[in-house]
Amino acid sequence: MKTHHFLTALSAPSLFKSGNAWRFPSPAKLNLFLYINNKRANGYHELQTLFQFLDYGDWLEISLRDDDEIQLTPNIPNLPIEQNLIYRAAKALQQQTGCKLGANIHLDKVLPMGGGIGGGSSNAATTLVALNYLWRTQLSSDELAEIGVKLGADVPIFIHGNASIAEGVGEIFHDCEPAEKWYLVLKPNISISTAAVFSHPDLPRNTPKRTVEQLLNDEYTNDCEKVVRNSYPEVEETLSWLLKYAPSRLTGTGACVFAEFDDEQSARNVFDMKPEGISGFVVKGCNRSPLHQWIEKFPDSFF
Ligand SMILES: C[C@@](CO)(OP(=O)(O)O)[C@H](O)COP(=O)(O)OP(=O)(O)OC[C@H]1O[C@@H](n2ccc(N)nc2=O)[C@H](O)[C@@H]1O
Ligand SMILES: Nc1ncnc2c1ncn2[C@@H]1O[C@H](COP(=O)(O)OP(=O)(O)O)[C@@H](O)[C@H]1O
Repeated sequence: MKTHHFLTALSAPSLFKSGNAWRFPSPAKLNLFLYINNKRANGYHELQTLFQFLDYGDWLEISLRDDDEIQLTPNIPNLPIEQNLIYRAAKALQQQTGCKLGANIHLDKVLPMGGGIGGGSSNAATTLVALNYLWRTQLSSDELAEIGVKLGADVPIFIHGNASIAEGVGEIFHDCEPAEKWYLVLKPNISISTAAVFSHPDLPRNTPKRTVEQLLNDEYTNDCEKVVRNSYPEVEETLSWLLKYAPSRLTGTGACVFAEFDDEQSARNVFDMKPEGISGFVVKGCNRSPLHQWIEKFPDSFF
């Protein structure tokens, strides 16, 4: 059984290993809300954002090597291996720990890139967590997150593994338990650069900071949404269409948008009507990352 919905696979533990290769999920995330509180002197923006994981994503299949080579297959078009976050994460872990082992890594990719659902960051986090286990390098999850944050702002949340409100530039986490809704996620046919959105002159940058309790009880919105809707007609069209059926928002800096539902069937009914040429998937939110649910079933401890 091969599925990119991980929690179904969790009931078949034989999937932990296939031949010599260990298998690890690399889930997506949504930003259920995202507020920009401030712009720091170094150009980075201070955020308050609610991360929840999705029961959907890529698989990494990893086998060990006796030499220190990192092999990655298949090639992602237009992305040299040295720039792939999986390769960079593996190299950074070797460098940090002095480990002399290597790995052959196969990436089974389904998550759209540049979509605001964190695929690249999640791949990096899964690589760090999995190799730290397979190489027995024994770093703590905080030490892994320290390596991860240098690769991308969202890597630490995927190592942390609990739905959280992140603050600062994403380094402070407050665990929380938002409703685990069903989502229809749609990807308009464009890729959006995070840097381009953060440098847009019309972006609101001074939303007042709120307490965790206030944030969870107020309406959820995304401060990037207006600028992205105005700049990318594809996002505007897709979001306007979704809003006819359910409460819907942008995730991260886009391009993906999501609508929320109380049950799977309602999400599937709207999925079945989606405009042609727009890809998407129906998925459940998870407050515990599927990666962590997966490794908790392994016989020995990961961190
Ligand atoms: C804002 C989020 C929310 O999840 O957007 P998405 O990427 O998921 O859409 C992420 O934290 C993004 O993470 P990531 O995509 O890794 O961003 P980075 O590579 O660290 O930063 C890309 C660029 O965006 C800007 N940037 C990013 C994060 C931040 N808090 N303030 C910023 O100003 C900076 O100009 C930076 O050079
Ligand atoms: N393993 C990887 N998977 C996806 N993207 C990667 C990977 N390694 C590097 N990247 C680069 O990171 C960029 C952002 O990827 P991703 O995390 O999927 O999007 P986002 O941050 O918008 O959610 C991609 O456009 C790609 O250039």
